Amino acid sequence: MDLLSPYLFHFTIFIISLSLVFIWKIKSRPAYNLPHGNKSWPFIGETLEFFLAGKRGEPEKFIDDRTSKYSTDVFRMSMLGNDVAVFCSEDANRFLLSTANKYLKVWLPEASQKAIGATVHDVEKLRSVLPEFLKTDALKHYIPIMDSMAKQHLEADWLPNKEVKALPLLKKLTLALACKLFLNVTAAEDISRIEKPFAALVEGMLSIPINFPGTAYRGALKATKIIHKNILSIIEKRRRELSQHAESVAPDLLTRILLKTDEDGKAAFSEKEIPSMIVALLMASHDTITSAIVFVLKYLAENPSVYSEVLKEQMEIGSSKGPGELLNWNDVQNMKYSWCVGCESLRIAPPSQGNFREAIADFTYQGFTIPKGWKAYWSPYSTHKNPKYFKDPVKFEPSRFQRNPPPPYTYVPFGRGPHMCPGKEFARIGMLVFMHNIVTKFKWQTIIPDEKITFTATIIPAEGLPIRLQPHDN
Ligand code: HEM
Repeated sequence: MDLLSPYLFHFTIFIISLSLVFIWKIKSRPAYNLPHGNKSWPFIGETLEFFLAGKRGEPEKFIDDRTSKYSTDVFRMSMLGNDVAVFCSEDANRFLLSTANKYLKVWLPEASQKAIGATVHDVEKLRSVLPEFLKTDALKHYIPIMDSMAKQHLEADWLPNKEVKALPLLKKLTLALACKLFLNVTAAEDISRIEKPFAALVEGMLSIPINFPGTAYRGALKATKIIHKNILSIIEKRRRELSQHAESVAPDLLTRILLKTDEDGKAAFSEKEIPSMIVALLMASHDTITSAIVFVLKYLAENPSVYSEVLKEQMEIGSSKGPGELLNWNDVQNMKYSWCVGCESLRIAPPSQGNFREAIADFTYQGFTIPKGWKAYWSPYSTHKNPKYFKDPVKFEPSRFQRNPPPPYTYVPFGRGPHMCPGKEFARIGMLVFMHNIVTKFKWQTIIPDEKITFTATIIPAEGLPIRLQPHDN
């Protein structure tokens, strides 16, 4: 450590100087006044400031302060030298999300694409195979599997009358589920070979992109290589099984990807593309569901009357089952109040902080011109806690979802329009099946009152939500 200290010191100075130069460069630019737009852009600072506001748990405050200061719902920010137009309102969401194909395409920072080892094209390819895997008939088939895995995990890891940390336990469960349902991988040692590097990837993919020994970004690059290697060995094994006894191989997502052909009958995806598509899928699905469930647990602990309503609904469903009978599609469809709880939790703590687009042509929105090449950013935080759309917005009130649905484009935890999350229904059943199992087995209290909330790739309780579980038969 002593040997490293001078290097760390110089490295820190280097990073601080680099950031100051960026901020100075961007702040000293003149406001844009492009020929076909008639308004100059309010500049609200580095995107980094927005992410830091997220780290402090107040991204919506960052947006609200600027919306009221400038009386506009679109701003200019910069992200390490890229111009970013930030869209913040029902109208702005409608414009950005529904016109995505005409003026905008999905964009991810180059450094994040490198860290994940997957490009936006890999996500497009993934999208082309997902509908088959996520259609209602397929989802019906996943429910009993999710149910039995939730039961096993609760039995093994969620110890009664002890303090447990919900976040890491949920991560373990959702990764095991993803490995089972996407890859048909169930062996604990195979899953653990992905688990550790995957955590390093999530930590490093949104860090300052400096490929230097010891940085989180370097850690992510290394982790991706390890994950790709492990996925390649799973692919090799699957190819062998397909060549020996194709008829008995599970038709999971990986098998479908391997067997998909183009119009000429050739394999649709190359050996290099497939691990990238799988990593993109894990990135899109794993941490988001984990975050969604951990906040449901937090809000149920903090709102005993809501917990009682959920318990009543879930006990009714449970008592209609025979011994050992697993949940099915009808059961999940009957979890109506529980889904209002899920929706309210996704409103207050949406797992995705938003997403980027890139302008593929010049366009004008409310007098502001967004030139080709600029990036655009939308975030659920710009509407989810706005009292204009949600009365008493900080109050956890699931019954608001039993009344009129929120106005379109104000409630967007899964986005909307052509790039809306294709995993929405998968996420819904995953959340409800877990809710059923934990609520019918335990009640619980949070250990840290007002635990700080922070942001990594998703929103999480900073200490991992320690809780104490009490079985109902106590
Ligand atoms: C609670 C869990 C989840 C949340 C909150 C969530 C949220 C989102 C959001 C906000 C987007 C971006 C939409 C946009 O930019 O317009 C997205 C995209 C995506 N999600 Fe999810 N997601 C979840 C779970 C899943 C699951 C389980 C899967 C797969 C099984 C999945 C696969 C994807 C994919 C492939 C995309 C990219 C779509 C595209 O660019 O066309 N997500 N998700």
